[in-house]
Amino acid sequence: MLAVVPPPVTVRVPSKINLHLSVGDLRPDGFHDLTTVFHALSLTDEVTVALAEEPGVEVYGEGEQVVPTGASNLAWRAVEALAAHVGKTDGAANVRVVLRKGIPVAGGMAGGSADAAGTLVALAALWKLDIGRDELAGIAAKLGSDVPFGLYGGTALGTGRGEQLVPVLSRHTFHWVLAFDQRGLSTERVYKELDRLRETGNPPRVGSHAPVVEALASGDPRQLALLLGNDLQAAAVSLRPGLRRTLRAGVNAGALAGTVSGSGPTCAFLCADAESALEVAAELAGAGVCRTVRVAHGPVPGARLVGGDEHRPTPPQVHA
Ligand SMILES: C[C@](O)(CO)[C@H](O)COP(=O)(O)OP(=O)(O)OC[C@H]1O[C@@H](n2ccc(N)nc2=O)[C@H](O)[C@@H]1O
Ligand SMILES: Nc1ncnc2c1ncn2[C@@H]1O[C@H](COP(=O)(O)OP(=O)(O)OP(=O)(O)O)[C@@H](O)[C@H]1O
Repeated sequence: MLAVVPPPVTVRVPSKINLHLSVGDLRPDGFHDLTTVFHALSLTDEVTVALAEEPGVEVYGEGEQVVPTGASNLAWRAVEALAAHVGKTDGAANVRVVLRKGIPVAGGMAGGSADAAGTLVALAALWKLDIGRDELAGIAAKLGSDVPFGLYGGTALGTGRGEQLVPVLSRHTFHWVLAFDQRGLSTERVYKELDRLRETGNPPRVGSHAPVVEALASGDPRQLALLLGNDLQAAAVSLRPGLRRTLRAGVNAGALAGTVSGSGPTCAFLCADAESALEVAAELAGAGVCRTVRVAHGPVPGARLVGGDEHRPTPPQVHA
């Protein structure tokens, strides 16, 4: 009898920005305690997994030249982690992962984490596992602090090292412009720079996250714009001083406010509405302060299966 080969499975998974990121002290395990408000954006990666004779990872799109395709790829680490979790004795041996990346690499938007989260969901479907998102989140947290959020998406309060999540009510669709920088920044390096700045001075610290949660519930982008804050911004700007100019240019182009996304160097600009976002994107693209500009909206759901025949609209994109 012929064995039936299951069809490939594709999952779309969002990027994130941190609307609020409060970084606590360095912990003995090398991580920092965080209080953060994650917000999932419509800028996505797609992960396809299939059974194949030649296992491995293929990468297309953003950063295809620099993203590793071997065992260090976070998507591959997710394959191995899920195989170990469910006791698959043949492990990851016959899985091929194809990544179509829209999220900038080392951009502070959790691109690698998104691929890991997407791989967990796709592989659970390919292997027909009876495993819920909460169980996947346990595996995700071991792969990286940002990985669990990629499973849930939406808007969420993150604590611990960012892996403990509680959903936050968000009534409105917010419109964003994203400015990608020429090169990425290492997350570890940015946290170390913050430690250094705190040893030698007093970089700004964001206050409580409560007003951000209230602004999200109100749905007023102008209220939210006043409250965006990120403790890592000073460190990212210290390592990449040109980001000051990018942040200024976005606001001069008409954004309500701008912030460095996570560990940077991507800058995220909140706009009044979809139309304003397109105008800001066009003007920012002409300002010569970044490599590429994208528009996106949020919140959007976490890692989701993409139907084979689903129409896939291309989001409006503006290239610098
Ligand atoms: C900057 C953020 O994107 C904000 O959401 C995240 O904190 C980074 O999450 P991530 O990229 O998943 O980071 P991980 O892969 O878990 O850790 C990479 C490195 O970042 C630093 N790190 C990360 C998370 C955290 N809470 N404290 C840290 O100090 C550590 O040096 C760690 O070795
Ligand atoms: N699937 C992947 N996609 C992108 N980078 C990957 C992947 N797997 C491993 N990497 C490595 O991880 C590094 C960080 O990539 P990533 O795009 O996740 O950074 P990031 O978005 O800044 O992360 P975060 O916002 O979670 O801090 C890259 O420089 C790359 O070498």
